[in-house]
Amino acid sequence: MSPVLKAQGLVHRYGDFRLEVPHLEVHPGEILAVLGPSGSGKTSLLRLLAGLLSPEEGQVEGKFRAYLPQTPPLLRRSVLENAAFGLLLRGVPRRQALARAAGLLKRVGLEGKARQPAHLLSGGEAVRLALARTLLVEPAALLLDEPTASLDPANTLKVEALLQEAARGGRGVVLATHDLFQVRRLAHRVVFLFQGQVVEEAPVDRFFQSPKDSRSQAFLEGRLLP
Ligand SMILES: Nc1ncnc2c1ncn2[C@@H]1O[C@H](COP(=O)(O)OP(=O)(O)OP(=O)(O)O)[C@@H](O)[C@H]1O
Repeated sequence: MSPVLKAQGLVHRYGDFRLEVPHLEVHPGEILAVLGPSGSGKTSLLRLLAGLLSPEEGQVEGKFRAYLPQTPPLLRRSVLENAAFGLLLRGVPRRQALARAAGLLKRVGLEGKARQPAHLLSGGEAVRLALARTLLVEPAALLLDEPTASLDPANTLKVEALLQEAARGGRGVVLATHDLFQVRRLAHRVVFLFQGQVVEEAPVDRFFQSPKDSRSQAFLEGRLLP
């Protein structure tokens, strides 16, 4: 099956910081976790993969990609209007867009809040809304930056279930996270970054059971400093 996302020879610099990703592919149905200490380049990589940041070298090829920042921006409109926003932007007739958005709000457990202003949502609800809005436009690849960083365990599990469902539906999911338990629960494969370099890329079980690089091992044991 052809990848939903393919990056080759990526180089991006911020002053002294250099991010280098020689090769990366994400396949339909796959959840790829991007791990690394703070400042290792996870957000920058996601933004490059999403096409929001232009690499100095290399290229990213991919089908329709959607990026979800850690704190997704919401419009000062109702929850339902926010959910429907992507569809309305794409010219879907209003009535149809709102009906589809209402259906997805139900799936993310927000149907009771549809008429409420979105800015009144809790952090967990806001992430679920942003995810609903993104899923509605049916991206081939979802790029998520620490989507559950500020969520309680119940909301975390809800978001994880949505991501698994998205992957089962054939999307490729790239997830930057500091939550190693989450990686074990969700990911099929891991890319481990350190100081902008891909130190290790491995199937999730292999990465946790026998990391090949001493820096991966130190990271998993909480001994690696940025
Ligand atoms: N717009 C920017 N301008 C200058 N430097 C930047 C910019 N964005 C990121 N950086 C630097 O690039 C490096 C990687 O940052 P990035 O946010 O990608 O790391 P990260 O792994 O996502 O970190 P964290 O886990 O803390 O979110 C850091 O040294 C950061 O200071």
